[in-house]
Amino acid sequence: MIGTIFWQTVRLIAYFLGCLLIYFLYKVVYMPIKFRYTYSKYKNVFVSPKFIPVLGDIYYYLDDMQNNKVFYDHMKRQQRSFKPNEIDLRADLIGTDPMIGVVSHKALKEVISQIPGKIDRADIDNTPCLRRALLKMCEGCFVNSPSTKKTIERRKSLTKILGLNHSSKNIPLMLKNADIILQDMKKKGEAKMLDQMALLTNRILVSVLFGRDYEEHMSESYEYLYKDGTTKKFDLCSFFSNLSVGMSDEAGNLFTILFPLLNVSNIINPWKRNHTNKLALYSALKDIVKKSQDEDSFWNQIRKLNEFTEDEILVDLMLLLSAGSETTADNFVALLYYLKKFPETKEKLMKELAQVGIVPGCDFNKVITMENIQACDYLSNAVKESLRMDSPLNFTIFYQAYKDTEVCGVSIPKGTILKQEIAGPNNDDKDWLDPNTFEPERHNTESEFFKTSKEQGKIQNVFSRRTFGHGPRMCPGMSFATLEMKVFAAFFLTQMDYEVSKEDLENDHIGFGIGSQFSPKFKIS
Ligand code: HEM
Repeated sequence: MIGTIFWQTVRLIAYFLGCLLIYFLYKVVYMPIKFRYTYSKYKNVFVSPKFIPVLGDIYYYLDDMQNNKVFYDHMKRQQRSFKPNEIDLRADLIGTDPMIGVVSHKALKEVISQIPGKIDRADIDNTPCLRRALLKMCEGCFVNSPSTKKTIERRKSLTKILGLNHSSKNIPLMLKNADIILQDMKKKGEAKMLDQMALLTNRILVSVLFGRDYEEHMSESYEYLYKDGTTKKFDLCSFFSNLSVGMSDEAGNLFTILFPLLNVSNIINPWKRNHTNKLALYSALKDIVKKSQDEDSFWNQIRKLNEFTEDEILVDLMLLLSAGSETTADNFVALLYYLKKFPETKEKLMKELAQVGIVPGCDFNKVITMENIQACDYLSNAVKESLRMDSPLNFTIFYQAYKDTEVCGVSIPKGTILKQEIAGPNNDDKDWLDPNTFEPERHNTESEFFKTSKEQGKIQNVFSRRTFGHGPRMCPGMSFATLEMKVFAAFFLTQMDYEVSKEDLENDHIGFGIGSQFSPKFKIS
């Protein structure tokens, strides 16, 4: 009897291990090889030369990091190696997940013309491998679903409030928070700039989304659950930052890549722990909006429409918080960095700011106004240039083919995941003259640099700039983010001095986009 049970158990374990092996070979070897083979038949599709099982093209990211280059540097290099009009798409393996990158302008045009008919935002709820990181932070929000009537309405209501007119009302709030962060950095004399700026953008967004009086209604601290089961208390914004990092780490976890269902089910750690922290954050925010008296908060403006449930509003605002904090913060750090690396551009910018009274030691609340900001063209072009050179995202949020289709003659079967490429095209030397040089004047059609670029056949068009994506699902936070960057630039450049390390300044392959391994420390005075 005991012998029979023993052998049955052994047989069951062997059967289970066999199934696991078959799944592993199918997912890690067969599918990726089939994907590469299918697309390498097309001349206009780039397939990376090396295939490393499990890692796929993550190999190139790791290789860049090992060589002290920002992890997405290879995307810029590869793009520059494409011959003109040669490559339309790229077949990438992110771990074991196959996806098609939209590279050429022609391909992007074709893809956009198919949204939402044949191609649309990926349905993340039904695509477990995509339910990762910040997309998981706001499960159920409109970004995770294709363009149904409801999705479009939810997006529209937010886009309206995020427009420039509404955003400009927030300049005093931006300045107030920037000053709090600056005073703190000055006291310490040194700052991990990415963290500080993420805290800043986060505080601003929590205020405008959930109520400018949020600090009055939040607890002193919230308990964050750590790996070893211990807890630590954080204020609301630091709690959010920790959770974002936790969720991003989770996205790179090998088991998330190989067994997406583990990630979806949240029954074991790290997913269970992050999920618990996420619920704590949601509950804190719900509590704040109940008590807030701020009638102008996004929460209240959307609630007044009476079209969405409180849960829908909450996850959509969580989406804005996740999408709008680190992106803007990272690119603002890139701007500060480039202005140090290319000091003549900083000088020009300071001169322009001085013309509207924005000078060191000025009464910034009086002079950093919408009118003055709008008068500064060079400032606007400097922001455009840092967004071009070091875009916070190296590709967009995922799209999916909902029907069998074709892009530039390449067959795209139903179910294929697509992404618009950003870092490559933004730095392509076929469109941009000297793409490694920080040159705000390239965005000024009247400038000598623009004329020289044109003479040399470097003609940028709308699709050369990919930072905010293109098409009906492009970033709705563009005006808000660029305004924030201009206000921060006017404020920090005139209210502080900063030094960047020589080593960072001399590294031509550094970058600060989301997930960058570089975390520069600035000396602040
Ligand atoms: C420099 C800052 C930012 C950059 C570079 C950026 C970039 C992007 C990109 C590339 C996408 C994907 C577009 C696509 O898939 O086609 C996106 C989507 C999105 N962004 Fe931003 N973003 C920034 C700031 C913001 C801010 C401040 C907010 C809001 C407060 C925001 C809200 C969103 C939302 C809601 C989506 C999803 C749109 C949809 O699916 O319909 N972003 N962003």
